Amino acid sequence: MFNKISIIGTGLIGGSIALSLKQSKDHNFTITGFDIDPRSLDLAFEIGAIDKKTDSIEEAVKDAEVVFLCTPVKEILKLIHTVSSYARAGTIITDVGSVKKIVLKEAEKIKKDVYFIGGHPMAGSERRGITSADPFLFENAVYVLCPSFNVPIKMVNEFIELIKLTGANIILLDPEIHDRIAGYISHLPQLIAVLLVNTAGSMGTDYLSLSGGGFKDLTRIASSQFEIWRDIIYFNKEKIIEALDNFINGLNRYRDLIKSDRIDDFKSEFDNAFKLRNEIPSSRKGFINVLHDVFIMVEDKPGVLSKISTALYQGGLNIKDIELLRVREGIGGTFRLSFGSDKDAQKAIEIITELGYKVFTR
Ligand SMILES: NC(=O)c1ccc[n+]([C@@H]2O[C@H](COP(=O)([O-])OP(=O)(O)OC[C@H]3O[C@@H](n4cnc5c(N)ncnc54)[C@H](O)[C@@H]3O)[C@@H](O)[C@H]2O)c1
Ligand SMILES: O=C(O)C(=O)C[C@]1(C(=O)O)C=C[C@@H](O)C=C1
Repeated sequence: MFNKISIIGTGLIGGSIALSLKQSKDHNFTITGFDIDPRSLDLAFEIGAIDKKTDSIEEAVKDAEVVFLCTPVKEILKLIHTVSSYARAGTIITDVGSVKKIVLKEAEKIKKDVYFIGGHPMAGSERRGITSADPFLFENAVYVLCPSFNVPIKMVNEFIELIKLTGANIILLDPEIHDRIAGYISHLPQLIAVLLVNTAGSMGTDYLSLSGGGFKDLTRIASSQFEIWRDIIYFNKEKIIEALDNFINGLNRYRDLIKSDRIDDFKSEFDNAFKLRNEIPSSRKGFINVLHDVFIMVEDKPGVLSKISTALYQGGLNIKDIELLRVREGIGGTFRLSFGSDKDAQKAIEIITELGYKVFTR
């Protein structure tokens, strides 16, 4: 296993990777950080995400075994060259950029004695920066890897073992296929969220305060920062346009159905969406390693979750993933708790029911 890790760009994703590796019990990584923003670097050091901070890329990477490029995509394309020129032979350079084809194409140009493995953790946040970094961000998330052709299998496997320490599930994908999938499941939804908020907001901002869970569920990511998305949209232009065209066709079809009073024709649309949505294994952050979900309706009172998690812990159960699905202030909300087996999920239902909460499975 590697020991010397460098993180270039100690923001949300770089900081989260560093924190998750740092909390690994069986390894003692030495993590060096570099960031063009000294405040980000200082904070990464203060919270213990990195062991060393440096103000030169050469210094940051010269002894590293693995270098993570965690900056906006346009910067990644430049850093691939700077970093590979300073890295010693055998170093693995990886990135976390949300598009992969352009990155892998750029990586083809670097010297042959360093190895590039493109990466994309399919988990994140609408927030930016080290202050939002989270050691559990990648727990149960899918982490896509796109190794360059020259990387020996043994090295890919060693790198996979490193990434697994973040709690993520690894999937190897061709960069072009990755970009098409990301175009539909991440980049299109981002644009839709932005347009949806702006469309509804055009009625007057006061009206948005009436929005319920549906609008909020659909639009959390509308609060994302443009600085990261500018590069994603630019570098995945083709696939995003394909996804947008499909979506626009769908919207026009829906509009025609409503206009011509063919409301019942929506039934098959709803049925199909219900089926597809439920097929996303509810391990959520990812779509592999199915987990077993239990949904709990709780009142909006302090300590409810700790009461439930304590009872589950005392019952010997390990919660693999947890998500607050809906919350209405003053009333309460629904939590999804995921377990590693159906047996554990059934036991959890018993325990939670005994506590007096309403539990259901899907
Ligand atoms: N935010 C998400 O949800 C998410 C999820 C998966 C992948 N990604 C990808 O991760 C990358 C980073 O995104 P983020 O959300 O962590 O952004 P961020 O703004 O939180 O962090 C980026 C950091 O990179 C630093 N930086 C910028 N240019 C630099 C350079 N030339 N050299 C060194 N440091 C530099 C910034 O100062 C900042 O601290 C992006 O490529 C994005 O596509 C983001
Ligand atoms: O905000 C979140 O929850 C995200 O996971 C963000 C999200 C996504 O679309 O899924 C956004 C872009 C990244 O490349 C990966 C993750």
